[in-house]
Amino acid sequence: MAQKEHRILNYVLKNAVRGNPQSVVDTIDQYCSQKEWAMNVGDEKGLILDQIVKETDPSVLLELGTYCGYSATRIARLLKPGARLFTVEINPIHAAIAKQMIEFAGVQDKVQVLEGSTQDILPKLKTEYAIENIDFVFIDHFSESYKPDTVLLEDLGLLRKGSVLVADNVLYPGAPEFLEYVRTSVRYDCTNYPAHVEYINKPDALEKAVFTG
Ligand SMILES: C[S@@+](CC[C@H](N)C(=O)[O-])C[C@H]1O[C@@H](n2cnc3c(N)ncnc32)[C@H](O)[C@@H]1O
Ligand SMILES: [Mg+2]
Repeated sequence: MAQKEHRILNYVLKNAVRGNPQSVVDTIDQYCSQKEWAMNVGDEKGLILDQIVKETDPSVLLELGTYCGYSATRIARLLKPGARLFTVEINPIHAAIAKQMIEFAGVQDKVQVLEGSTQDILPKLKTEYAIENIDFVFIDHFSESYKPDTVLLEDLGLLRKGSVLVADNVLYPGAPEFLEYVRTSVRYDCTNYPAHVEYINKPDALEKAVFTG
């Protein structure tokens, strides 16, 4: 039997409008709120994410944790011409689903799925993908990796003054080491955005951390 991620993709292929990223986002939200819960950032936190992306007006974006491509599609629909989102996914099944989702949504020219672990992929961003530095990072993979991957981005020289990091799930399941790190560091200005876990009424939050150089 196909796994949940296949059922999400099939539901989108059947019910969403090809080439319309908003329709893809709405259809995933509909499926995951009514039929099967899934770990997309979701509609409520998604609106906050949208707002921060719009304020940042980024050209080069990085996402840690693609899953089915929900947030990648969500972010891509807001990007200006020429802007590029690189999204890293360790699970080959998730990466394959996300590629089909992104293609169906029609945002494949803006989004590149990089298959592998963040620890392996991040050191290749400058050399293999010609990325100088990153304007916006959405951190949404594995909460224990949030802090080490943030430090890795700094060490690799991928952040510049004003780079915006947004971390999901800082309350649930929680990312205490990451929060402690960015909130006590003089190198970040932090803002917390209270919300709820995707599709359920349980408190969660996004944390924005702006790198000050
Ligand atoms: C919460 S889901 C991402 C949800 C997605 N951002 C969205 O809102 O649509 C987390 C994903 O991160 C992936 N992941 C976990 N650890 C990772 C790592 N170290 N490197 C790359 N991907 C990872 C998991 O396989 C999973 O698909
Ligand atoms: Mg999340």
